[in-house]
Amino acid sequence: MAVAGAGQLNLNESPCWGSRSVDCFEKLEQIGEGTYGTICFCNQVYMAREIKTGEIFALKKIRMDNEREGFPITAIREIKILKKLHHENVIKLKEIVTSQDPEKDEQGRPGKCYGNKYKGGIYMVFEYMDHDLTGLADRPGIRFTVPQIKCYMRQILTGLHYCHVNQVLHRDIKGSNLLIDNEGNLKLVDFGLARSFSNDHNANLTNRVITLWYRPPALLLGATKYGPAVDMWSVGCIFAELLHGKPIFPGKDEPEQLNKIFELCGAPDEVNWPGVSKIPWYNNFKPTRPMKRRLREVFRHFDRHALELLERMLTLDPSHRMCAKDALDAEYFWTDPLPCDPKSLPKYESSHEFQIKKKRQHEENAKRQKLQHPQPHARLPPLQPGQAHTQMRPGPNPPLHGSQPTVAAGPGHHYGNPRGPAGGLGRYPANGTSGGYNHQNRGGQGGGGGYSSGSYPQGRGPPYGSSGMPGAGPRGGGGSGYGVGAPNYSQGGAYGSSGAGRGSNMMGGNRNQQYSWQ
Ligand SMILES: Nc1ncnc2c1ncn2[C@@H]1O[C@H](COP(=O)(O)OP(=O)(O)OP(=O)(O)O)[C@@H](O)[C@H]1O
Repeated sequence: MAVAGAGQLNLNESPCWGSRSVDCFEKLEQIGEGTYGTICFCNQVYMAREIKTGEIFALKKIRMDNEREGFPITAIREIKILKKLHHENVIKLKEIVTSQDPEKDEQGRPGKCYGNKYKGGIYMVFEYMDHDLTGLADRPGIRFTVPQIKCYMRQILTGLHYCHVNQVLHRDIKGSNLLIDNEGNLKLVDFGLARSFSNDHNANLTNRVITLWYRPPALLLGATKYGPAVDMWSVGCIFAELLHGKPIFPGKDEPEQLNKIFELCGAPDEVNWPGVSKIPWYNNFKPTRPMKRRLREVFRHFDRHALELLERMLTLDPSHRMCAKDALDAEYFWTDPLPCDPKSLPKYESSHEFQIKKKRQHEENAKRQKLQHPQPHARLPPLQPGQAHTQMRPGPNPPLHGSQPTVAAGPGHHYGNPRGPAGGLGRYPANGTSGGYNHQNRGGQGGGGGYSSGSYPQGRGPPYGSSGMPGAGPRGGGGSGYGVGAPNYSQGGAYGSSGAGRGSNMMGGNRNQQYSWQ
């Protein structure tokens, strides 16, 4: 693929693209920020109004952080792929606009992308979507119904099936890349890691793709030949998360990620996954103790058809994993309660993961400040000696239906609040018992953490940072790989009812390590 020089757009397909200035839009609010946003203030996403029409769009500013390589290959891929995909469940790229001004941050200071000779900005203009699934699910009081989950899942699978038929792998399916509008339509976004594939799967592709919690075992084991099944694993993780109320594989690093997968899905071997022993890092990460598949036991409270579908999506062997088309034919979608009509879904006030994180940060800062400089409570009388204010809990915010006003975000929501069926304000359907996955059983492995301690592939160094190896670093002492400091495990099992919410640094935390592009 030809790479355009810095500041040039090499998009012959549509010469008028890039001819308009970003000044045709009025930026209203930042709604998203790529992982790189913390390093350099590029790649932000804004809600913006087109001045001429008053129409609302989303503007994604393309990061220009490496001028030597010209226009970023990720952006070229994203634009090229989106230009050929036209489907109601795939985000629509409307046009590209540019700005001539030097990059500035939110406060108007000059940008920190010093290496970038081209000082202007390039923006992708998308149709605007009100929510991302992560942001929506994390709203206080949100509780998805079964028909709603079926409706979202069917749209995810329909969009993905369309991508796969058109030989595009998404390679970053996760909640914050599934956008939902107030008509209940769900669309796949963020094709920055996507690429075309050939059906023979003969090309070598990078395995450093897909956000850790949603990354399939083959990639974690170092496979470089793969196909659509990688996306289907991520969909399986999302599906389980929707039913369970929280992420099911919240690993801190790659070895822990694999361990979590093996503990639920069983250890891979030549019987359940022929050829697995040939995958580059299999010998380094194969469990040293037997681990049987426990999916049905852990999620026994799920509906029978849901469990059946989940089983087939979270199949270790990618060649036996269900494809999107077969998933759409699964009984789950054709038995009562049926998926609801997207239009019948509740309308909520706009919620994006970025905004919720920002709000939470704000609240935490305020709390910290208050602790440092205690002020009299603004709405309560000053405390008398011996008195204590009763802590007010934000009440649930039931979603409103039809044309009623949208729901305002509750004031006190934190990612870390207990969630799920027994965690207070559950956001997913109650599923009876909550799994009872007893992580105590994982211990007692004498420092092994479930992994062999074999050396890394010769000449390459460890595939992952050695400090993250369960049993290898300080955390390995307890033997289970879930040492002190691991989020979510101190209060109960991974699938217990008291787990903390999604760590705010986890969704997409691994995009930074990317990567050589293939
Ligand atoms: N069309 C859109 N409408 C509304 N919000 C959007 C739109 N596109 C993106 N966003 C918001 O911005 C966030 C980041 O967008 P996107 O994933 O495309 O950017 P990115 O830089 O690739 O981010 P990341 O590296 O975190 O995946 C999304 O999670 C979503 O909340």
